[in-house]
Amino acid sequence: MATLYLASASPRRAELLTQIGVSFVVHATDIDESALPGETPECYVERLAKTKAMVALTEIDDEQACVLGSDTTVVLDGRILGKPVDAADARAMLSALSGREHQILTAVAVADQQRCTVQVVGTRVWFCPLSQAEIEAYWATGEPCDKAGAYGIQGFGAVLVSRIEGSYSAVVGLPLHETAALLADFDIACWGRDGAGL
Ligand SMILES: Cc1cn([C@H]2C[C@H](O)[C@@H](COP(=O)(O)OP(=O)(O)OP(=O)(O)O)O2)c(=O)[nH]c1=O
Repeated sequence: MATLYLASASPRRAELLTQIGVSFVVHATDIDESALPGETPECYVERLAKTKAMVALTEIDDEQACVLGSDTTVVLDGRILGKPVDAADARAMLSALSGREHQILTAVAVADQQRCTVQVVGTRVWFCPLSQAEIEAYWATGEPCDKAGAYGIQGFGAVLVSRIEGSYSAVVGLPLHETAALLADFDIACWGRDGAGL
């Protein structure tokens, strides 16, 4: 079986892959995550996931390598909310998300020397109304700074989320159902399965 490389510095993605029993080696990439002019959020996350996988593939000295790249972004009124650049940016994002529904888009790309397959998963998330004091208190936890949309549903941020529709694991960083199917197509097994699919 080929070695799977995870093209990600995100501890969440490593934890999620480990959760489903997939063995992998981390090979993080450093790419420019700016959106292109006029690029839709779907095209943006798909491009970033593919780029992370393809850049890692060119860096890894292993002909048999299989690489997984992923990207998660928050979309509000068609606008991409990435990771906050500072406290003011995080406060603005959390105020914009307060009391409203937004979408999480997570793309997963799996590639080897022959092909690259990518899937985008959308999840709807509803926030409860947040007061300025709650936003300040949440910022002070330190949790928002490295997360798209300035929150983490898997942490203290769970308190802010009143409802979700779709894939919880996709919000955290990797849609596990879809990821397992993509990996199976590349003969990468999870929890001891032989790669024959679900
Ligand atoms: C909305 C949300 C995002 N996030 C995280 C997932 C991603 O790690 C991050 C979005 O940034 P990404 O650019 O997708 O990922 P990353 O920079 O952490 O790692 P890499 O590019 O190396 O793969 O936000 C949460 O952990 N919980 C959440 O609820």
